[in-house]
Amino acid sequence: MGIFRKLGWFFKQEKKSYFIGVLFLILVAIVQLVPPRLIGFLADEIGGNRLTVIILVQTLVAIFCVAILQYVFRYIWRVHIWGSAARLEKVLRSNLFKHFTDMDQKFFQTYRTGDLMAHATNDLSAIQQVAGVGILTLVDSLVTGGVTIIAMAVVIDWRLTLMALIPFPFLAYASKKLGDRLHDAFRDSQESFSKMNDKAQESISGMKVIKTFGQEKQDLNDFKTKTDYVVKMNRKVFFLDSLFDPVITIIIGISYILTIIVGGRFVMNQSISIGQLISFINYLNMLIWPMLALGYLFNILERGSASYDRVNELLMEKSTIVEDPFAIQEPAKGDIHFHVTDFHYPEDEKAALKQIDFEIKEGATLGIVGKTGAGKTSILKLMLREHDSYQGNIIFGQYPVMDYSLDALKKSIGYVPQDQFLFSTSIENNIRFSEPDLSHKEVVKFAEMTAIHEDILGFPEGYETEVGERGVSLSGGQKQRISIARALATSPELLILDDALSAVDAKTEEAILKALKNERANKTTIIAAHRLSSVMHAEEIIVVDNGEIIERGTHDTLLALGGWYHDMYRRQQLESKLDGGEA
Ligand SMILES: Nc1ncnc2c1ncn2[C@@H]1O[C@H](COP(=O)(O)OP(=O)(O)OP(=O)(O)O)[C@@H](O)[C@H]1O
Repeated sequence: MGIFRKLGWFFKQEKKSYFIGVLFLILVAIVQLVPPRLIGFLADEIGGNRLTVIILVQTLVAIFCVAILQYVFRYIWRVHIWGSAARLEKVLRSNLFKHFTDMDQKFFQTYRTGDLMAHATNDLSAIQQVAGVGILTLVDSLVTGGVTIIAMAVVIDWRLTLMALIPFPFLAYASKKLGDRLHDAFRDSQESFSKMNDKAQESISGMKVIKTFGQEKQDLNDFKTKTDYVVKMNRKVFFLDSLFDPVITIIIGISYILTIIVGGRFVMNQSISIGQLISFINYLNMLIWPMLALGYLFNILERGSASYDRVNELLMEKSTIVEDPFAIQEPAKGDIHFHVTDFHYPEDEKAALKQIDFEIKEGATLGIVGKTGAGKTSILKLMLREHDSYQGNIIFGQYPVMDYSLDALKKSIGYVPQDQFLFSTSIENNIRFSEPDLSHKEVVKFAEMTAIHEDILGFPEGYETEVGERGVSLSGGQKQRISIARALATSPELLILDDALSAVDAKTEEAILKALKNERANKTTIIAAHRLSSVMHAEEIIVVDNGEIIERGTHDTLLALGGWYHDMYRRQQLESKLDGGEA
């Protein structure tokens, strides 16, 4: 029953709908008591030889009218209760999705995609069941059950009623015991489902790699192990589930036996009429559903409660990136001062960055180079406020990045990550992703800047060509150029390219860099790259190694220094010559 308390906020919000729904459920419970009594009455009239055509017709008309009333009342409660339950699922789904969009990188590293999807589907529908079927079974078991029992006691005989109800306390006990076990079993089954979902998601995304390495069999076996476990866990749930019905049937069966023995005696000593016994047996029959509903109720509540706890656990996760309530709403603009003395990834003892200092004048370009794993992306992540837990400060324009609202900061920055992601929509929509009002002409302008325009015209439907499964398969270089066009479309004060030109050839790279320089004359750019030709035009280049800056300067001063940059530049030039390139 705790789940009703947990969902109290929602019932309060929907009190009108639930009031009407429950009221009509109660009316159905009362109205449906009439036909059994009328049937009992007819039986007595027949037994007493008093039945006339008029009495028969009147009784049948009354039964028909009651049936119509039940139909109307049922329609009303269904619209109100089912409607509210659907609204609960919508509210929870929106909250959960909003929460996902608010969460930081750590959250998405901790929880895997399949797991989050299982929460957003299975768990939410288990909670929705509480607000729909849960309320129905609660009212049915308490009200229909209660009203029927009262009718049995008042209209027929209270001693017979007491006798018939003797086995019922055992039902409550058995339901509680089974319910507890079901709660645990259901939680385990949901967890195993999450893991299987995760596996399916990962395998489908990584199918190319699986096939390339010939790991289909191993992957299939791994998937089979996970699905077997899901089946095992579900069998446990179904086993416990299936115990509910037999328990109820046995208890009702014992009730029937007691009724026939004791009721038969009452008829013989004329305490009740045969018609009353028939009505009583009908009422007892009507108690089966409320008792079954009681069983389902525990079941639904336990599942709902386990799912609510799982969803709540997610919702309780706090993002480590907290927005200042008085945050600056104006987009950031101006020089950048980056001074970070120490930065560790959460739960990582080793410092990812140490003593990183640089300044970028508004409109200038900074190049960041270094070995893989040196810390280039980490610097960019701090700039983007993906992590706040560093020592030092990063000032963009007049204020530290932490003082801006996240919206304002993100509006000022266009970011092209290493692993680009394009949505399954047209190329045009991908480019205008964060600027939906962009005209086609402007979209073309950004495509031209990133040297992808000609490629797009070559696709079957030009800019309207769908990307992904339902459309064209793009090459790595094409994806990179569309992603840069998407970032440029916001005309950001700061453009960050994280190894975003790695898959384009040297000539195209040069064309893009030239276009960027011309079009973004007064805007700032940070380019992190492995290929030094991407950064050689930058006003300043820093070489990062092991989280520290080991060299800095312009292309020429770094070459003159004769260190890592010099060696790498020579090597890359040689490689390029061997490949037949120019730079
Ligand atoms: N989310 C994370 N949690 C813990 N450690 C991380 C995380 N991301 C990166 N690291 C570690 O921080 C160090 C710097 O990584 P970073 O991605 O900044 O390097 P990089 O220079 O951008 O490398 P690459 O050129 O390969 O992209 C590496 O040792 C990496 O393992």
